[in-house]
Amino acid sequence: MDSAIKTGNKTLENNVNSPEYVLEIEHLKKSFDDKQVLNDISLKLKKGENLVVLGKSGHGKSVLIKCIVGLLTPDAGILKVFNKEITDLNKDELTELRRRIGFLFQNSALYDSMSVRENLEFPLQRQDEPLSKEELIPLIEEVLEAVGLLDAIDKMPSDLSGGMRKRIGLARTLILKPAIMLYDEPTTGLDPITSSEISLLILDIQKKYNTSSIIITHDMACAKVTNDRIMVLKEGEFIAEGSYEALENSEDEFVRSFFESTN
Ligand SMILES: Nc1ncnc2c1ncn2[C@@H]1O[C@H](COP(=O)(O)OP(=O)(O)OP(=O)(O)O)[C@@H](O)[C@H]1O
Repeated sequence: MDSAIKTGNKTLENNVNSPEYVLEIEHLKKSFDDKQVLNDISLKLKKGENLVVLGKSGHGKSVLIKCIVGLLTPDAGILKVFNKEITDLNKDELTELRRRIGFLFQNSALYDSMSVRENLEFPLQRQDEPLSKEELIPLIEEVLEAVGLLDAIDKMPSDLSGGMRKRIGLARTLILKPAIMLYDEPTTGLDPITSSEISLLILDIQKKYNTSSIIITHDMACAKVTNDRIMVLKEGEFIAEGSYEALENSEDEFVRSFFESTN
């Protein structure tokens, strides 16, 4: 394990009450039957930070995300979100926590039978106190403007390109004003130009909404644009942490392999 991470854990133990971190994970483990998927995961996400997690297929990225939002229960370790241990939360608290965490999944999964407007109304109407149509309009317009697609408000998802659907998916997540954003391979399946637009949008969102984000990707162009810091996941453990430039020149072959595949 990278020495910077070890130092990080020590700091974490000393600062468990620090509001500086929105997410603190220590020595997290998760296995299925006899297969250990997360072996020893420690990370801290700072308020307002974009943390890129580089990981290859099958190395535990999705399992990590599911643990963070309480969809999977870790076997061991500490997982604190907004300074609360997730395993201590009751059902209502967990629901409230999930409301404050936004996801952008690989497949934006819009409702095809609903217009863009209706897709954006949907998460707000599922809240305890649904808003009136008049209250919904400015919220919908604000997020559509944030993703640069105000014009698409009355379109159907089938009329949109893959990149536009991704933007609407992001708008639908942002409408609940999440404090933490989890981006699961946000550029997968998009052409390079659209990918680059989505990466820039992730940066815009960070600035506009002051979100703290984990961006899971193996798209190095996306990692380069969006990261404040990068961590590299290998077989359920973080094996390196640092800036894009530092990791690009890493002595570790596995770490370098992410960068080499883009050249
Ligand atoms: N519910 C589950 N039951 C059993 N095994 C699981 C379960 N969820 C994940 N796994 C296993 O854990 C390993 C890591 O899965 P995970 O979905 O986290 O991979 P990933 O890094 O997100 O890969 P990909 O990018 O392909 O989705 C895989 O071998 C998978 O088969």
